[in-house]
Amino acid sequence: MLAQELHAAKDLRLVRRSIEPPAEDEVQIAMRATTLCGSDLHYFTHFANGDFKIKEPLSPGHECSGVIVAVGAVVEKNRDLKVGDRVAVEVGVPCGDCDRCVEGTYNVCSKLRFRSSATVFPHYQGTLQQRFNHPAQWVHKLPETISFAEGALLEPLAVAIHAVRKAGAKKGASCLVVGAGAVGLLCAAVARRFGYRYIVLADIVQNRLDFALFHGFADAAVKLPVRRSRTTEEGLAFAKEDAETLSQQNGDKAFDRTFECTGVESCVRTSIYATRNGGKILLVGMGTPVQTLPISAAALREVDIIGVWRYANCYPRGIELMEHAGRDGIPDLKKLITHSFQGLEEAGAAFDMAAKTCDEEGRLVIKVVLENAE
Ligand SMILES: NC(=O)c1ccc[n+]([C@@H]2O[C@H](COP(=O)([O-])OP(=O)(O)OC[C@H]3O[C@@H](n4cnc5c(N)ncnc54)[C@H](O)[C@@H]3O)[C@@H](O)[C@H]2O)c1
Ligand SMILES: OC[C@H](O)C(O)[C@@H](O)CO
Repeated sequence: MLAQELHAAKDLRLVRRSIEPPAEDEVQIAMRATTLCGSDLHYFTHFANGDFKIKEPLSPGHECSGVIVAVGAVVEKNRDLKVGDRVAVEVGVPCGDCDRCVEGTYNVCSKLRFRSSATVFPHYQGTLQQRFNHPAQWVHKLPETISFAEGALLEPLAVAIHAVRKAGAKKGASCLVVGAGAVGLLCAAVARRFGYRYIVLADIVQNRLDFALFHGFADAAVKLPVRRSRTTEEGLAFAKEDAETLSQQNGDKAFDRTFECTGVESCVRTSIYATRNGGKILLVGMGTPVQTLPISAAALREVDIIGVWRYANCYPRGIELMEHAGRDGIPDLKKLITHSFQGLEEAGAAFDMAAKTCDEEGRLVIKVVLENAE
């Protein structure tokens, strides 16, 4: 079978691989759709994602759906999954034995293997393959009403659900979402579904904000200036100023919850100042690993800064949400898939598109999907 493999930065090769039949607790999946994520793009462009460097050829892709084409003996006996089922793939496979797995927070299992990520070695190959075997426990049946592309989008949606669950706000809360990329927009959509009253989005790119407002992802949008500070003091002053501008959109009040979805240091600073006393900040974005932050402006006002790492037990809720997208107060999530490429051989072109803010015709690029018929 065919697979896309990264051998160096921008050196993507279509290779042939052999595939074994699935083990007794596995299913074999024919990949139908993979949406590309910023981390895939980082690996494609730099052969690394922050501190994680690729050590051997790696197939990118971890936002994936497909069709079951073979099942292992135990799976066959249990009859939960069968050949022909359409499924979304939860691509992180935890150890199942450690304390974190037992308590259900398997997303922070230290032995978790995550497809397409160079965090573990040997790497766990990503989903830009015609077929792959995966533990049956970590696939989720898709209803007919959810397309393969939407099925792939369940992965970043799971991140957003996890973040909003951790935020634990009461109905009627206000929230700020910094960063109107796919993850920020999904956080806004989930926040809306979970009963937030007022959602403000911030970004430095106007057309992302226009898109968000047009499709009902937010109640208000603020274009932040691109800040270049020469000193920490100046950077903190900018952050206070930006926080004030943002609070003006919330009746001059700081926000109950802030979802930081850029990872950019200046945005984390702004998030601290923009969150009310006793509020919470969810750090979803992954940016510079070491940052200079006004920590006492958080601690002395009991603003909790909460880490968010992937998701645990979020796919079932994601499927429910996806089924209602476009109605019941949930924005139409499939609008996030702005560009589609057909066939594994188009992966390079798909990555080139994912690297752009707008395509040649000036249309916004948010999520790029690579679909594969066989
Ligand atoms: N914690 C997790 O488990 C997890 C999972 C998935 C993604 N992520 C991270 O979430 C972040 C968002 O992912 P995405 O796919 O939406 O990325 P993206 O690149 O599509 O979106 C980022 C957005 O932030 C905006 N932005 C950049 N600099 C800004 C600034 N200074 N001020 C305001 N806005 C700014 C960009 O214009 C863009 O719209 C990334 O850092 C990604 O690595 C984290
Ligand atoms: O949703 C999962 C994330 O996209 C990945 O963990 C990635 O961003 C980090 O390698």
